[in-house]
Amino acid sequence: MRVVISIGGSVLAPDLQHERVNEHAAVVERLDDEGIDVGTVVGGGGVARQYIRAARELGANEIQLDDIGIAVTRLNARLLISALGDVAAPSPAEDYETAGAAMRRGDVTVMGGVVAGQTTDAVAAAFAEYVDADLLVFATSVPGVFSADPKKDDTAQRFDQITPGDLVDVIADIEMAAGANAPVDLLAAKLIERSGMRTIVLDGTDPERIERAVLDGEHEGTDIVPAGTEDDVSYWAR
Ligand SMILES: Nc1ncnc2c1ncn2[C@@H]1O[C@H](COP(=O)(O)OP(=O)(O)OP(=O)(O)O)[C@@H](O)[C@H]1O
Ligand SMILES: O=c1ccn([C@@H]2O[C@H](COP(=O)(O)O)[C@@H](O)[C@H]2O)c(=O)[nH]1
Repeated sequence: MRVVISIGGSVLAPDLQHERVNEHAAVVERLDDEGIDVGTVVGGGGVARQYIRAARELGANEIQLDDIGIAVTRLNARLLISALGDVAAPSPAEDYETAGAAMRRGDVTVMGGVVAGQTTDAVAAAFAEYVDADLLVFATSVPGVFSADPKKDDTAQRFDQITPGDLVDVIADIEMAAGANAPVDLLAAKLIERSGMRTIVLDGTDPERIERAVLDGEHEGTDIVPAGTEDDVSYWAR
């Protein structure tokens, strides 16, 4: 089984506590011990947003801000690599070919951002498509995809399941500026739509939830399922 896990910077290291990074690394190592090929993609979180905010005030444009964001995602990726030690490739892969080759060698791969104009959600979706992953997990700071931003709207409802097309409608109005907050970005949603890969968005603040979702298929987040497959037994058996 091949799994790609997108770990938001805000769930990996919200305040740069090494204990939390270690807990995420322990989950990745246990999945690796189970014989699962694991690829991880690490986001920038609050630290990236702080840098982006400061550089925006200093006059940097959006592409320059994205590049700053990418730099922070790669720093966070190095935190996870530090905790993973020998099971991980020694530096964050900067393209899918390098990451895929490391996965084929049996290393846990750790990526950050790759190119301006997107987020690490798109990196995770593209890498998952590149390696024909069986499962893509977005471990984020909210318990799934909601009808509106749950941090701003008390009436927002969580979707148990959503099609990629409906997901695009939900997130279409979220700004695309550097450092924007979205459970999954637009490009990632479109990549999930075209690949039809099995995808879960869940609250990753407790990393054991990621482990349960991968090993037992149990989670309380949102399944992103191709239209028409909601009740298709063969889809859910993959
Ligand atoms: N419809 C929605 N459903 C769920 N979350 C939403 C929605 N609209 C906006 N959000 C916001 O999306 C964000 C998703 O979490 P988060 O900011 O942790 O991003 P991430 O992709 O996990 O990566 P990182 O932490 O690295 O930025 C939350 O801040 C949440 O408030
Ligand atoms: O491929 C990428 C990845 C990231 N960025 C920029 O970095 C920030 C932080 O990444 P998150 O995944 O949101 O944590 C993102 O908002 C982009 O500005 C990028 O440009 N390209």
